[in-house]
Formats: sequence, C-alpha cells, structure tokens
Amino acid sequence: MADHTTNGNFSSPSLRLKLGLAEMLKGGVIMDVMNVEQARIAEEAGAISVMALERVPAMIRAEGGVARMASPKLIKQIIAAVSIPVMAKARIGHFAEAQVLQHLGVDFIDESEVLTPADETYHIDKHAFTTPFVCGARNLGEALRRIAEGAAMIRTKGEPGTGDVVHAVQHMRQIVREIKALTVLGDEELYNAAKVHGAPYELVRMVAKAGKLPVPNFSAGGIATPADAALMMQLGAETVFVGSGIFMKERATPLDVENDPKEREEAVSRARAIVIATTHFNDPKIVAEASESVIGSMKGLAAAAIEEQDLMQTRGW
Ligand SMILES: O=C(CO)[C@H](O)[C@H](O)COP(=O)(O)O
Repeated sequence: MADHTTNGNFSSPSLRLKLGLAEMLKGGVIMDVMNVEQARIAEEAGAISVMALERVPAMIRAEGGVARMASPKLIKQIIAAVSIPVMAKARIGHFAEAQVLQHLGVDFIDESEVLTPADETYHIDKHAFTTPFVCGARNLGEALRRIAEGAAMIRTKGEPGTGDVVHAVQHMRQIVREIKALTVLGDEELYNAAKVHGAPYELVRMVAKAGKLPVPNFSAGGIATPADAALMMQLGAETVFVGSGIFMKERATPLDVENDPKEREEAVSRARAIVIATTHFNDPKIVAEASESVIGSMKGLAAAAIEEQDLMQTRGW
C-alpha cells in the first residue's frame, strides 16, 4: 500500500529519500536536452541534472500537436550517456507514462504542463511511485495541492518556451508573498487560510511555522539568459530549469550541436554562462562576465502577446 502521508508528516523513509535527492539538486541548473550530444554539453557545462524530452517548449509552441513523454529509447540513451541525474516528463494525470518513466530508471519525473495534459481533473497520485516527482505551481495553493499528492519538489511556473521571464517572476513573487503572509497569522486564522488556498490545513500550518515550503522550490519557464537565472535565484528560486534558452536557434529550430562546430560552441557558451550566473547569482561582476561570454541568444516571444488559451502555465489545477 502506498504511503499517503504527506499531509504534515515528512518522516516516512520513502519521502525522506525523495526529498534527499531534491535537496541535492539545489543551487544548480537543470537543462532540457533533446539528444545525447546536448546531454553531454549540459553535463560538461556543469548542469546539476538534465531533463530528457523530444521537443523543448519553444518547439512545442511553434509546431503544435500533442506533446507526450519522450521515447524510452531516447531516455535510455541519455541515462547511459551522462552521470548526472536524469529527469523526464509525464503528461499531467498520465500515470501510465509515469510508470514507464519509473521503470526506465529516471531519477525524477516531471508531471509537466509543458506536455499536453492527459487528465483535466486529476493529477497523478505521486505517493504510488518510488521515483520522486516535481510539479509546477503558480501560487501557494497549487504548490501545496501538488505536495499533498506526493510531489517532492515544486518549480514555480513561468511561461515556457518564450524566453520571457516575466511570468516566472510573477509566480515566484506570488508564492514568496503568500508564504510570508502565512507566517504572521494566528493559529485560529490558519484554518481559514487553508480554505482560501484550497490546500490541506496541516501543510498550511507547516508553511506558516517554517516560513518556507516543506520541499525545495525551484523555478522554470522563460528563463533564457544568465541574468534571468540570477534574477530568479535572488527572488528565491533554489535552482533553475532552463530549456529553450540554451539549445534553440530559431523558435522551431535547435542549434545543430551534432554536426556544426560553431553552433555547438554557441550552445556550450550559453550553457556554461547560465551555470556560472546561477552559482554566483549575487555577484553582478561574475554575472556580467558570464553574460559577455554568451554567443547568440534564443529568439524570444513576449508572453503578453500569447492568447489565454495558448498559455501552458494554466494547465494544472
Ligand atoms: O518544463 C520544464 C521544467 O519542468 C522546462 O524545463 C522548462 O519549463 C523549460 O522552459 P523554457 O523552455 O522556457 O526554459
């Protein structure tokens, strides 16, 4: 029987193991990779983990269609190619994709709004898995609902595939603000706060007492430059996910890192610079030097220009 005890009880051995891995990923960059060569570049540049997927969000956005879990063949190749932890994405609610990913031995499963949702009501029961999960959230209530379902890591959402950091900032600021607001409430007020946030009382109480989420809080979506990474870290992210900003040339075209040495060099420069800026996020001199070393940049898309129904961040409940 799966252990369904997240609500205020973080002492179960399986949950502690999951949280242990999440804690180990703090302070770094998790990079989306679409092939083995990109995974090698990410590892050499100092990424703390890679996310195996077939199309980064910018490509999914440009090409459309149904975005699903990556092929097991690709995931196995990437696991074999690198020594850092490998994550992969399952569609929201698609527990069978998650079962496959667990079977393949990925280190973290991302139940991700970047893929086309499989279920419009239910997220995956993440307690039923031994592999840890990360989920996105735009606000505290969403984060705590995912934690109640068993997520061992939260990443505040941005708008993926845009190269526009504005929504990542908005969501991080919102969650930090909502956490701070809980810390000054009296015990009797926390019951109402739980109702307002649509989250379990025990988790709300834990956050109020600790002044932080009970799992690591990372940031993802729209982070495309070294300065973006430094910004998110200063706003409270404990690690950043970067996808489209590193390996994309045009909106739907990745840099050809396998066959074109110049394009490979461009990707390497971006990957290295983002890692350096994330590590030294409080040092503008180092962030400036890292920014200067970058060759080229992703073509961005203003998040404000995207129609409501085309947003990825609104997927998930
Ligand atoms: O889904 C993700 C994390 O879970 C992606 O890694 C992230 O959202 C990528 O977004 P972008 O391409 O804007 O960097």
